[in-house]
Amino acid sequence: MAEATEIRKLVYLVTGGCGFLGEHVVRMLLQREPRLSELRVFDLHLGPWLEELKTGPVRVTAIQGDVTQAHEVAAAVAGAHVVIHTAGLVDVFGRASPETIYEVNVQGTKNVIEACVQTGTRFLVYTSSMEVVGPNIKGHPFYRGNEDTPYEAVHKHPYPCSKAQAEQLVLEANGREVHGGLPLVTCALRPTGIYGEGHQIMRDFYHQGLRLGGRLFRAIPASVEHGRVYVGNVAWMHVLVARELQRQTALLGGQVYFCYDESPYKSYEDFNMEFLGPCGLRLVETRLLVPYWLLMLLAALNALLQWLLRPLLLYAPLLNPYTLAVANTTFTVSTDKARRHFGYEPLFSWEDSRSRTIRWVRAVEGSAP
Ligand SMILES: NC(=O)c1ccc[n+]([C@@H]2O[C@H](COP(=O)([O-])OP(=O)(O)OC[C@H]3O[C@@H](n4cnc5c(N)ncnc54)[C@H](O)[C@@H]3O)[C@@H](O)[C@H]2O)c1
Ligand SMILES: C[C@@H](CO)CCC[C@@H](C)[C@H]1CC[C@H]2[C@@H]3[C@H](O)C=C4C[C@@H](O)CC[C@]4(C)[C@H]3CC[C@]12C
Repeated sequence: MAEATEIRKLVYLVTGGCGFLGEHVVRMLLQREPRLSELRVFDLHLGPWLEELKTGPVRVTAIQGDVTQAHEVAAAVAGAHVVIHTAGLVDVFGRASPETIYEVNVQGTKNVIEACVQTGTRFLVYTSSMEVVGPNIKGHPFYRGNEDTPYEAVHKHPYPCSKAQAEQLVLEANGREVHGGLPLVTCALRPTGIYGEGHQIMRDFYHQGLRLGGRLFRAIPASVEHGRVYVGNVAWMHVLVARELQRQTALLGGQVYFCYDESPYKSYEDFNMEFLGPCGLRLVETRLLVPYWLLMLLAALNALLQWLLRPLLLYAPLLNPYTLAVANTTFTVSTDKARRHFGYEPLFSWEDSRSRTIRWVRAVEGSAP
């Protein structure tokens, strides 16, 4: 017991700690970071599940706050050794305005960096996204690419643009002097499409399938492959990189790492069927019935309707020109940089990731959409 309290001396802050990924990072830190003494969970909306975490050996501090408010961020960061910044506005459906997306993703990240500098926090891990690379607006495939693969990263949509700007700010901040005179050490993790327990889009597809009598309709050719990664492995990568950032500052500082695991390369829809199939849904082949030009027309119509209805209501369907372009462009990652730099191996095999996700979808069954 005395030994355990002796080594527990680190304070971590997880921004966005009540989100889909954030919750997994919080739980993983409590399970796998033995040096943790306090875990601060900062989010705009705090989850009730945080209460049950407060009985363990680590002090869990829930902080309701907004990353766009510099003073709230500085107060939360003060005294923390490590910040894991996962908070972000993930919106490719037109729910939020571009201004709000920039405010949260770019200004929010600036606030986190400045808070580290002012308060003397030295280690910052940023949750970036594969979208800072692509798919680009030209629809170029990125096939089994790694962190050094040349790719024309051109974006127009506010979400990838904001993530790319925020990532750049984080990487440029590496080496900045923080309060106390030591250098800030930063890095960015770029998950591909994350799946697993708590994944809202998977839940939406599941409910849509139930409404359609247990069917989903294939819209994207099966040959278009998407990189996907299990949320538990993404969380584990965050925990590991945060630990190793403190040990190997020169090697890890200023670096980017794709998040990867053993999840198979498949089309977005076929991949989802790995979980939705065992839960009773089937994917109906419609390629001959719905040509791509018709999907583009429907996506454009959705965008028009969204714009027309905006004064009255929020119309934000899954299909729009941007999501169609992303879904229809191959983007897969093949790399071992995280293994080489900080010894990452996936904690969950594909079989584990799959069965955990299926169990979660089954539990979602019957719950309100
Ligand atoms: N879901 C994916 O497939 C995916 C893939 C790559 C990268 N990412 C990145 O991972 C991070 C987490 O994504 P997620 O899928 O868990 O999304 P999420 O929406 O479930 O979680 C984001 C969390 O950030 C919080 N948040 C939003 N605005 C905030 C603000 N102004 N102040 C404080 N907290 C705020 C939200 O309340 C939420 O709890 C994001 O930065 C996202 O860009 C997600
Ligand atoms: C055409 C539809 C018929 O079924 C399918 C539409 C699917 C899209 C809604 C999703 C296809 C690819 C997804 C994105 C991808 O997985 C990576 C992402 C990066 C991350 O940072 C945020 C989420 C997302 C943009 C993700 C969003 C949903 C898709 C566009």
